[in-house]
Amino acid sequence: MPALEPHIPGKLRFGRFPITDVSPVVEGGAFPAKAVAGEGIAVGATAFREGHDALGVSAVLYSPRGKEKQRVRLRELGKGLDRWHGILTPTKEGEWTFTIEAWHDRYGTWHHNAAVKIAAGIDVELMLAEGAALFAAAAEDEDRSEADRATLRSASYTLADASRSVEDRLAAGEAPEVRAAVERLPIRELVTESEHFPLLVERERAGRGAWYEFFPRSEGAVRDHATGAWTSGTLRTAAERLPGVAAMGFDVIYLPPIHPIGRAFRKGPNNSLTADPGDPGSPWAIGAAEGGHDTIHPDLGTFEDFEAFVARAEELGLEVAIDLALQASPDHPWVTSHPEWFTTRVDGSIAYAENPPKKYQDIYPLNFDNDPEGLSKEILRIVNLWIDHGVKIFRVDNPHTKPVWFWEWLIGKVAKKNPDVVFLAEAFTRPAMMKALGRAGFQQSYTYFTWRNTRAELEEFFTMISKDWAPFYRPNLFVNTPDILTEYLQFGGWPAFKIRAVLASMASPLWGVYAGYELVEHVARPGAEEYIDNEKYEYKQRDWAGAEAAGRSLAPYLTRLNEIRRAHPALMDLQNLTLHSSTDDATVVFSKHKENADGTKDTLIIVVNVDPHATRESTVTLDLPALHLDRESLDLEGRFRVDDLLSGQSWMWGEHNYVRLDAHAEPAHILHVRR
Ligand SMILES: O=P(O)(O)O[C@H]1O[C@H](CO)[C@@H](O[C@H]2O[C@H](CO)[C@@H](O)[C@H](O)[C@H]2O)[C@H](O)[C@H]1O
Repeated sequence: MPALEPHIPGKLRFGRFPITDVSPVVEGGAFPAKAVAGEGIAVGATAFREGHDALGVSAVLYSPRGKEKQRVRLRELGKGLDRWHGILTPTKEGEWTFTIEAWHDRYGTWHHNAAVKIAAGIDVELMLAEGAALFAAAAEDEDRSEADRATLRSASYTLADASRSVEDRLAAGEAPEVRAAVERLPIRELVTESEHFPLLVERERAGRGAWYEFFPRSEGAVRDHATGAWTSGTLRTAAERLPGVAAMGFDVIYLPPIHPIGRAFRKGPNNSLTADPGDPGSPWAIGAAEGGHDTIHPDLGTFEDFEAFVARAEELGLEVAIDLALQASPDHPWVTSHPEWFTTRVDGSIAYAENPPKKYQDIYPLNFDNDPEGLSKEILRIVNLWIDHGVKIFRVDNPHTKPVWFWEWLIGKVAKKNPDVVFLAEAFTRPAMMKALGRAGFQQSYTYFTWRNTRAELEEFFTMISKDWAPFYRPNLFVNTPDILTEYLQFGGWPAFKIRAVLASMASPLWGVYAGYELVEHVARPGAEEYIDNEKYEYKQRDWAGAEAAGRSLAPYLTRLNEIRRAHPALMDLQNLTLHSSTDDATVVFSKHKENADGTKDTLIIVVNVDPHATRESTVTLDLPALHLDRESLDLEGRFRVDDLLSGQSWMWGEHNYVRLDAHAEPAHILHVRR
């Protein structure tokens, strides 16, 4: 890299050229922007200069050891906007940084002036001589390849050769090989460098993966038909379901809490406040005489069984995520050993937890203000204990009901020893809190996706997750959870389940499903947005294989979506989503594009009819530059071939395309651009 030229010293904030509004920069660099290895990160800056000379702008990526690893020339978003944009791709985990450089683009300035003046017959010899001198000096630069130096030297000779025509001489300075050489290593002066901005590169599963949630106690649970009594499934029987989950292409198996469940105020079926003796209770009501967060429910098994479960999952390519629900049933050992960790009212009682309008009568919330140190230490102990038993992913229940400083502390502390541990924030709350949790270090977050159903809502949501919030917030698009069965799913039938799965799995590198989705379970408890006979309060037996054999399962569809994700790197990045337009207000169109390290391109166009009740027709208009089409892929009319990865059909597409999607047949196209 050429030495940076000094500018006027002193306490001035502006360098030789102003560089402002750099992104991704989180809170002025107080928190790092997020990435995973191999992910394309959108970089932007506003940079400009006085006068009319040309400005070049680059982004430079530095490895955790401070070595320059990538230098990308940024492109101006629109003439005169002074806003520059490009993509940086860090290659491995660690604490990277990047800078923006703005510099006088000497070739750009010369070329612009030479073209205009020579055409007008002004300063002709002078401009050619200046070009010759510029290329002669650039050819001396030992950072260039021998071939580029020879190209520039030859251009210099031709520009200086008065025996040739003026047109030939100017053409030598504009030749494609000359442009390519100065593109590879621009002729720069007055380089201004921004400060270094932090970019935290985390492991793959921090930002990419398909999640599957199930209740281990249900898998292998048996009901005695004579007495109606249930025998719980165990971690051993639950492990038998893992091959089926892995076969659908999921990467993470998430278990709701597996700890002993309190008996006091235990909830019964359908969230009722009374439980019969055989009712297992909500797994989130953690803690009983058998133990608390550091104990496994005796019905499920032992730590040995847990480790066997983790090992089996690993064999199948699945990673186990467990729940970190920081609350206690009234029977939790903490309630007697550490009453100061709870808020006691004047009458000595402790108020149950709430997440308005929801009431959790079977648990006490923790109070982090009475003994912050003691409580934090205990929670760190618990997290470390599970890490020691092979857990590297925690789904954190209701993090927004605990102070944000605590999460910043806990996640930072865990990362020091175990930088590969991932925390998913289950926070459905006000945006300020959700953003703060992302900044505090949560690698992933649940989102409002389940409630974004119309085209307008989805377009706004996709822009938010892939652009506005992307530097600090990784969205995990769950299509359902034990708590969330939206009206859209309740009343949209099979098409609705397909539509939501396509949207989630294609728009975000992280998506998730709660068991039963593949069986299109859609009946809600009257007046609630939750499943009837919810698995949170009872055992559930499902006949996965029977449903599939009878064609009553969406498992093959989910499997196909996960297969497509794995085969297409473009789907594994978050920030590369572009919205396109359509004439129908229920047809959503977006594309994802990625240029791989080997220069190959992967581009998908996803078209979804989000009206689960109808057939929709529209004309889709594509933003062609976002597809990065190569000349060789276009026919004489500028059209290109797309292959539908769902139906197997293939069509020639162009800027405007007719689309008809019958929600009951197939509500989506997932089109791969053939190169
Ligand atoms: O409050 P959220 O909607 O974010 O839901 C999460 O936290 C809840 C409390 O942990 C949890 O609720 C379930 O467990 C409670 C405690 O046992 C019980 O009172 C609730 O009825 C039950 O839904 C919810 O599942 C979790 O996702």
